[in-house]
Amino acid sequence: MKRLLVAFLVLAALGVFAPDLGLASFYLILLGSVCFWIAQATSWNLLSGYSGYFSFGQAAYVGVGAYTTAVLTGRHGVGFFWTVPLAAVLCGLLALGIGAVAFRLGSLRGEIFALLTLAVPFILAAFARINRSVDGGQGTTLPLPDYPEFFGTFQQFQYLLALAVAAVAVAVAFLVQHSRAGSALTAIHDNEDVAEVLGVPTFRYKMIAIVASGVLGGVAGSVYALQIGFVTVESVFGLTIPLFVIVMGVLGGRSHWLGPVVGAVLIVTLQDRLSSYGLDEYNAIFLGAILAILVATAPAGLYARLRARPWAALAGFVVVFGVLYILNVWGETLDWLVAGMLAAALVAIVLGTRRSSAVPAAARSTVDVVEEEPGEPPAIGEVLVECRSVAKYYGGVHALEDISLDIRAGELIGLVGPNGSGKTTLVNLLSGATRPTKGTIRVDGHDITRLPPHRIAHVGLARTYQIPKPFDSMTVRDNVATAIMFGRTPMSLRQARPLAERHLATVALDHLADARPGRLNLHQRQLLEMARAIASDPKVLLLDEALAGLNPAEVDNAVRVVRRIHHSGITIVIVEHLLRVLNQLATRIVVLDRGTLLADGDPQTVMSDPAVVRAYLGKQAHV
Ligand SMILES: Nc1ncnc2c1ncn2[C@@H]1O[C@H](COP(=O)(O)OP(=O)(O)OP(=O)(O)O)[C@@H](O)[C@H]1O
Repeated sequence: MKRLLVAFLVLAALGVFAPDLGLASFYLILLGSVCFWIAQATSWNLLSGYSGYFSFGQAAYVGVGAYTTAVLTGRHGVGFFWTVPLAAVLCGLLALGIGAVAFRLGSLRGEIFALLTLAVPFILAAFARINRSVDGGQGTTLPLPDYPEFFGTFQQFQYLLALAVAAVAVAVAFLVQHSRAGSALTAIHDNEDVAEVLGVPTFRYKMIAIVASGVLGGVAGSVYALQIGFVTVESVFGLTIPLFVIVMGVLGGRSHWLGPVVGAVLIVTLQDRLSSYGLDEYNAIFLGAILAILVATAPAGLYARLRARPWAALAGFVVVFGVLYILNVWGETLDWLVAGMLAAALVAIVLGTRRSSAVPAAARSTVDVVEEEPGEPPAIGEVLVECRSVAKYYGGVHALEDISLDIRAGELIGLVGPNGSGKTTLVNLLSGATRPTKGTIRVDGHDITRLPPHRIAHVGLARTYQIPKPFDSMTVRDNVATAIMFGRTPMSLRQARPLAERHLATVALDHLADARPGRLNLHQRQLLEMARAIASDPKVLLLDEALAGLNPAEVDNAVRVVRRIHHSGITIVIVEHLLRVLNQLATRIVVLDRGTLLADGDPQTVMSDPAVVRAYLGKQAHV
């Protein structure tokens, strides 16, 4: 943050002392344009980069912001500075509306969300064209605003204003990335359903991101109106704006607050140079080619590559800029700067590619043996989970029918049944992934039947998935830390990280804390699922086929881990087909068959029940 402040002060000084430094007003206009695009790309990235909700609607905020300022100053004589907060409020409300529609309906994700956001600027543009009280499509000229004299010339004033907006946008992106909101949005980006089940209130964080994005986009749009002087529907609601911010965000890198800044600086300056050589019509070809190359070679974006190889990139810049400067046979200073930046980008990409391919894969076949620990299972206590007449229908399919079941504190229940008998459906109902068609579910006295998954997590219920679903862009440690942060005792990432180590040690994954989940084998990924689930401090843990696909040594290891977790006092329900596992672990067995409860009792009695043998054990079980 300090470095950000220093950079801002240096750039502001450049604007204030531009005449003394002999900086031509052309440079101030260019820098103002760079600042506008930094603000827009950063605003877009707050939602789309961090959370993965790809928006094509950035022009809506630019348009509403620009038109608010243009119409009020140009037609109603309102002072410019009054229009900026109004633009912020209007765009904040617009974002609130889009978010409320898109995020309340969980299905509006991916391309459906993108299409919705694409439609919004079209509607607003049509409204501006039709409505004479806006400008009826004629365009609106802005008067020169009154501004304090110490800002100097109008170009200096414009630049300093654009710089201030860009600095605020970048500061907001920095603060979001380094707060709980940043972790929440990254988790949503990687897997929203898992984030919700781990206690992340996903709706709230998406709303925060979209409103922040709207407000910043609108304020920058308002300042943009002043920069262009004449606002038309085409100039502010056009497709160029979303396309440019997307290219800038993707090119620079969407997961870091500086990514869009890198993308905006490179693209705006490159575009300016192409225009200066009369190559405007080749703009799209150059930008498209650069984007295609970068997406193929550096999908995480340019900033990540520059960060990995800062000195080599700097050397590339200095060599190219220096040679062009000394030879002085082509172009001018700005050309040499842009050539230097392209060289730095190229060096970072080429060297970064080599380095990433040299990273050794994690040992994929080893089992990190978990020691058997002496300990006692917890005493069986009060009823923790009560299911009453629970049913779940998918159209005509009765996945579950009239299930009434109590789970007591301290139990380790084996949930078994043939394929399609409703085991996963029951786990989904308990964790809130789906809602029952009929019946009620209570956990620790709370009715959770209609609660969203993150509230169920806070009541004390955690789950794992049959196919592990780690947050791929986070380290193993941060996967677990995220669950702690949004668990029953909220805390910051800094506080959660040391605690995550303890849970990783429980599942013998602590030595892989810094690795990315992509480097783990299946067994390790399943252990990570368990570590992440217990990190949310559950009273009840649901393990959905947590041992599926493991070899015998890995199964034995996983059994020891499950026992450890149980002995720590957590009640467990484990969906499992392996009878030898259930024999070792379960205190009670519940059998489902075609969505109904077939048997429920101690393992010996249930497994010798003729109905169970007929329906399940004789056909399905493995030993
Ligand atoms: N989202 C869904 N839409 C429609 N039908 C579903 C859905 N989810 C589950 N079902 C149906 O509900 C029934 C129970 O499925 P469920 O996955 O709960 O069984 P299961 O016992 O977990 O099976 P398996 O052991 O194969 O995982 C099946 O007939 C399945 O096809």
